[in-house]
Amino acid sequence: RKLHANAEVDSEELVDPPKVEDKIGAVPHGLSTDSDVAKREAESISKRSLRNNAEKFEFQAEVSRLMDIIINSLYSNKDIFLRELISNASDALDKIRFLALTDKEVLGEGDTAKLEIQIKLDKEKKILSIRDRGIGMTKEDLIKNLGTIAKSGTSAFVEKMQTSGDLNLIGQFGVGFYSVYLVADYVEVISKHNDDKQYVWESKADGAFAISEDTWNEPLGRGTEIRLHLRDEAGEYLEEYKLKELVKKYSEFINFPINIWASKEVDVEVPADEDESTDDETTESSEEEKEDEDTEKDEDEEAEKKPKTKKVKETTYEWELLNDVKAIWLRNPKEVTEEEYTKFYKSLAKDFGDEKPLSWSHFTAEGDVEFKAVLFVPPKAPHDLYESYYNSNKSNLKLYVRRVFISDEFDELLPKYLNFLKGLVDSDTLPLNVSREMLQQHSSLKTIKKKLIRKALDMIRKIADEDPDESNDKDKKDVENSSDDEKRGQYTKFWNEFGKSIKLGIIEDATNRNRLAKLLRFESTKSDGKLTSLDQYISRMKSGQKDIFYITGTSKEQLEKSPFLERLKKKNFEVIFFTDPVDEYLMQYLMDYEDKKFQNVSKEGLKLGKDSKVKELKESFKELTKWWKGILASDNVDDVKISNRLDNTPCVVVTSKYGWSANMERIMQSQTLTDANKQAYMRGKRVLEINPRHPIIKELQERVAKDPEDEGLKQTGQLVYQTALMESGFVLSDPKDFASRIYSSVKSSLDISPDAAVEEEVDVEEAEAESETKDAETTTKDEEAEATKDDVDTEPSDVKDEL
Ligand SMILES: Nc1ncnc2c1ncn2[C@@H]1O[C@H](COP(=O)(O)OP(=O)(O)OP(=O)(O)O)[C@@H](O)[C@H]1O
Repeated sequence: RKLHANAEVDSEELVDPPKVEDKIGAVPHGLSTDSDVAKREAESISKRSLRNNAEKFEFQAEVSRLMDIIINSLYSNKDIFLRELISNASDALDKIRFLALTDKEVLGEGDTAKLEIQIKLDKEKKILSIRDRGIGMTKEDLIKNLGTIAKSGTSAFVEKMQTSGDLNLIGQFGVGFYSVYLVADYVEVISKHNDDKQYVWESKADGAFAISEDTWNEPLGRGTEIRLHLRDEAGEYLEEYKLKELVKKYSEFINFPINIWASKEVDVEVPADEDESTDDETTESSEEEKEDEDTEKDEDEEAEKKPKTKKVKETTYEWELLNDVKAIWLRNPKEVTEEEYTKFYKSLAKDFGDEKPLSWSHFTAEGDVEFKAVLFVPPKAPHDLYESYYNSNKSNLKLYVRRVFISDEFDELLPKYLNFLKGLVDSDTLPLNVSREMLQQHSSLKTIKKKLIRKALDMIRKIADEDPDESNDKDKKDVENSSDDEKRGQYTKFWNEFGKSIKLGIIEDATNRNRLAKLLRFESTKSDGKLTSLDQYISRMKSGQKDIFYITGTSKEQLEKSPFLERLKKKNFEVIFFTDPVDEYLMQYLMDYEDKKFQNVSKEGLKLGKDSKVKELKESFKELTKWWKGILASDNVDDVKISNRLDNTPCVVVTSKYGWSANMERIMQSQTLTDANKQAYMRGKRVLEINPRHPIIKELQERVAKDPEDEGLKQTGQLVYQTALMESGFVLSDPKDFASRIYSSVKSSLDISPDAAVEEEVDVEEAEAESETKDAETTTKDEEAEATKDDVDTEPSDVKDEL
């Protein structure tokens, strides 16, 4: 037999000597019995012949890169692989339990029906195995899931690794399985799905994997066993205590029993040899006997009758349960500690960063529809939160019905804008034995959704309420007493991560618009670089101020200099800065708040209290405004009016109330798919507003009175308008025209004649070419050259072109 085995090793090595053979081929230390040797050889023989027949596949390129990164990683926290495997096992168990709701048969019988996870160690072979009785994988699943189809998260994760390198995030990118290569250099995945035979997937992370039908391992019944052939330096994962510690740390909230094949030292009585009758153990027991004098005699008599025994320590193995499977959401919230919620969040969200969730809400809904739920606000937004926001159905809530996991793809549970929340819902009202599709239509889902939204918004508001930085001056005292520094700045953090979601909520959810508006934060002319809220804005409003003022643009720095703010600032009105493109859409939906209307200060309709002189001014500038409107008729300017918003600037261009603002026009122009017709239609009407106190305007007024037909004056009128357009945030449709006007104006200020022409350029290359041609011609055809000398200036280039 040995010879046979060796022959196999040799022939195999010629073809492709994978590392696994080295491992199996190496003479194991401590082999003791013949049967062990036989077993080992049989194993290696069958593996060898099988591997020869195995189908080989290449990993998809991105997956291969990912594996390279992992296998070469210096990342110190290698522990993470275990929680990823347990989490996959738990998902697989959830899947089979769900199928069993409608078809009990799928569970099988006996041990196969036990929904559990088992961990086993083989110190000698350095193998750590994690087995589940979950749904298992068919051959096709193995090929697709473990190597050939890259998930969207793969490249995102590879990219992230190249910059930040935190492997801890792997589970969030949906590529957790590959973390096995942090500790193993060879991995086998043995899997049995109800619809297929048992297969083995194996890979050394060297760009390829192999799949073979499994004819030599113990049949799994159903499920998956992952065998990690550990690297030498990963020996600690062969220690029971280490694995127990890790399961406690990372997998406490897995809803299936996790058992470890644990060793136990037990005392067993074995027949004692006669000559050993005075060893330590018998001495010990005789000492005990002395304690009870009354029974001493009887015991002596009995001992004489019994054969002599001794106690020895023996190692036995048995399954030891490592987790408490009572679901946290079924417990009374008062009895769950903050630490437990944090740990639960981490395992639920696969977010094993250092940060705690920003907030959570654990509640029971009663009435027509009963359910329990735990919701979390994560500390950070996931990398792809707003990518394909409108196209993906990704929800982060897990739905359970009577403790049975149903799905985490139920987008009926929460509206899209709350997709950043993590959590779960467990309902007793929903039916268990119907398909997901039927469940999706169930009327109770609407009620659940409604309640979840309310609770979610309350939970978010709580972050603000508890944040000392958020309070108005008037209630600062109370908060300071609470001295809760941990909560300080939490709402700003929330806002920076998820503010866009709240804005999308205002746009999409009319029912909760006001609640969401309360959560809105922004900077303003009076917020001192911090975030402020609408309530705080209202508390600072001037007496008699009716509207909430805001302005939109690309950055706060740019907006702060805007001419639209001149008089508002001077008169001490607060103006909100909206600088996110989504704000333009937001303000189309948010019309008012607490009976106050919103007013874009770059649009028509701005009222800053009564201005008694308006009528007079209108009258005295009538001639100028009429003249200007006339010369701008071809520029789509609807009117020229006296402005109430300017101080230092001669004029600005404002848009009509319901048309696009200049900022919106810019946003729409930058969108490739915007329809040009719609652009023209939605473009706000433009009104040139003039500052009657500005010297330029006053001068124009005088000159127009003298000679309204003066061409130079008309040019100046155009130029001032175009400058105002630009300063008001519009993109000039004809920058060339604007530039020409500026240069004419520069000419006149430099006293250059408007007709002064640009000097003709003599092209250097042409000049050289000319002289070369001249030389050639002079040397070859002297007389001709002489005759055509005058034409040389123009001809050579023509000649060249023809050639
Ligand atoms: N124990 C298992 N039983 C059945 N299928 C599994 C098992 N482990 C992995 N798989 C399959 O392989 C796929 C890839 O696993 P991987 O861990 O890389 O990603 P994931 O489970 O989708 O995401 P995550 O990393 O967040 O757990 C899984 O989606 C699943 O289909």
